[in-house]
Parts: sequence; structure tokens; C-alpha cells
Amino acid sequence: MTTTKGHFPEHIAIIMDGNGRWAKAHHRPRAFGHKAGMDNVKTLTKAASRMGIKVLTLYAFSTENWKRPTDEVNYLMQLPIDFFNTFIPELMAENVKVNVMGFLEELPEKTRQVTYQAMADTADNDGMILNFALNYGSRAEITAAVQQIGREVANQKLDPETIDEATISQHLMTTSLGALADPDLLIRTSGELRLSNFLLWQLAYSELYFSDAYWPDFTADELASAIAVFQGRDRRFGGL
Ligand SMILES: CCc1cc(N2CCCCCC2)n2ncc(-c3ccc(F)cc3)c2n1
Repeated sequence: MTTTKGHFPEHIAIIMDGNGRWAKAHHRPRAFGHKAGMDNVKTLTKAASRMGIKVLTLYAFSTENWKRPTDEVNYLMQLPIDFFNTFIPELMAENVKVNVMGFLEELPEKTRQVTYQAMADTADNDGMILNFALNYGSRAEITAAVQQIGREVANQKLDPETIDEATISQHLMTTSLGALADPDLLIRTSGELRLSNFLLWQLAYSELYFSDAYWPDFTADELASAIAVFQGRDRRFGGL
């Protein structure tokens, strides 16, 4: 069997964890950590684009994050607005195409509008896809896919005998990524060793890399190190 050793990861997904603890370690409020985290999103986006990454998926807000204190959620919901208000020119200069996946209809109006506008503004770019997971949860994503498949079977648009793994993949929020939908490499920062309801279907054969660095401290060099470790691994995809 041909080895995957040395292959460069096309799709990298990152759970950007540790922003609150980073703020605490710097004796600052949590919001300061979230702001530092957003600044690092800008830095790592440009670095990943220049490394030749084809898709960078970033877990920005989970369906479970609504349980956080109201003032923190309100601050977080402002971050996409701040991000695009300050970064669209650089995204255009980098030829980056923005995609935002999640239950966007549940977002505050202004947050939702700015994400749609960013997707429209960058739609013609054919460089790296910067794919934000915003109000996203994998079990909810899979449940919505099963509900839609059920509707199509009930409407006789879909023969249940033809349902296969591709059918499920095509009904997930990553379907627009096509052959790049499944991450080659998942990175989680801050030392947590959990998937936290992120891309559970898509990560079936992904390599997992855990960094002890808090997200604001996760540098482009750390990303390069994670990629080097990935290239040293020999992926099996279930085989020998
Ligand atoms: C809605 C919560 C949130 C939090 C957040 N943090 C705070 C915690 C995670 C670490 C990164 C910084 N960022 N950083 C960028 C975005 C963003 C999301 C969507 C989008 F289309 C453009 C930008 C972001 N969104």
C-alpha cells in the first residue's frame, strides 16, 4: 500500500482553546484573551495561506457556548464584526475565500449579516478557504442532515436503498468543500484532549495533534511543527 508519509495536509482544522486561561495568566479579563485570540486568527490565517494550506477550519463558537455569561456571549458575537471590519482588505490581498458554517439563523442580526457579506465579498477568491465554524455543533449538524434525508425520502426524492456514506457527507455543512471536506489534521490547543462535538463525522480518519500552548500563543512556527509531525505519520485509513 502506498504510504501517505511526507504528504502535506490540505485541510487543517483547529479548536482554538485556552483564550480565557491565557487572559487569567496575564491578569486580564477574559475579553482580553478573546481579543488576543482573534488577533492570532489573523496571523495564522496569513501564515497558513502562505504555507499552501487549501482549507483552514476554525472552531469559533459552539452550540454549547450560549451557556456562557450573557456579557461574554455579547462580546463574542461582536468579534466577527470586528474581524471583518479590520481584515477584509488583507483577506482580499491574500486571495482568501471565507466560508462560515453553523446555525447562522440563530445569530444576532449584525453578526449574521457581516458573515454573509464577507462570504459575498470573497466569493471570487480562489486561494485558501478560511472556514469558520460559528454556532456549530457536530451532533446537531448530523441530526439536521438525517432530518433532511428523511424529508427527501418522504417526498420520494431519495430512494432509501441508495443512501450511503456519501449521502450523509453531502448533507453536512462541509459539503461545499467537496473532496476537501474531511480534515487531514486536527489541532487542539491548551492541552485539552477532547473533540468537543466538533466535526465528528469528518474527523473519522484525521490525524490528531495536541499543543499545550494557549491559542493566543500558538504561533506560525507551532503550526509548522504540527505539519512536520503530520508529515512524519503514516496514515492507515483503516488498512495495515
Ligand atoms: C463568535 C465567536 C468568535 C470568537 C473568536 N475568538 C474568541 C474565541 C476563540 C479564539 C479566537 C478568537 N473569534 N475570532 C474570530 C472569529 C470569527 C468568527 C466568524 C467569522 F466569520 C469571523 C471571525 C471569532 N468568533
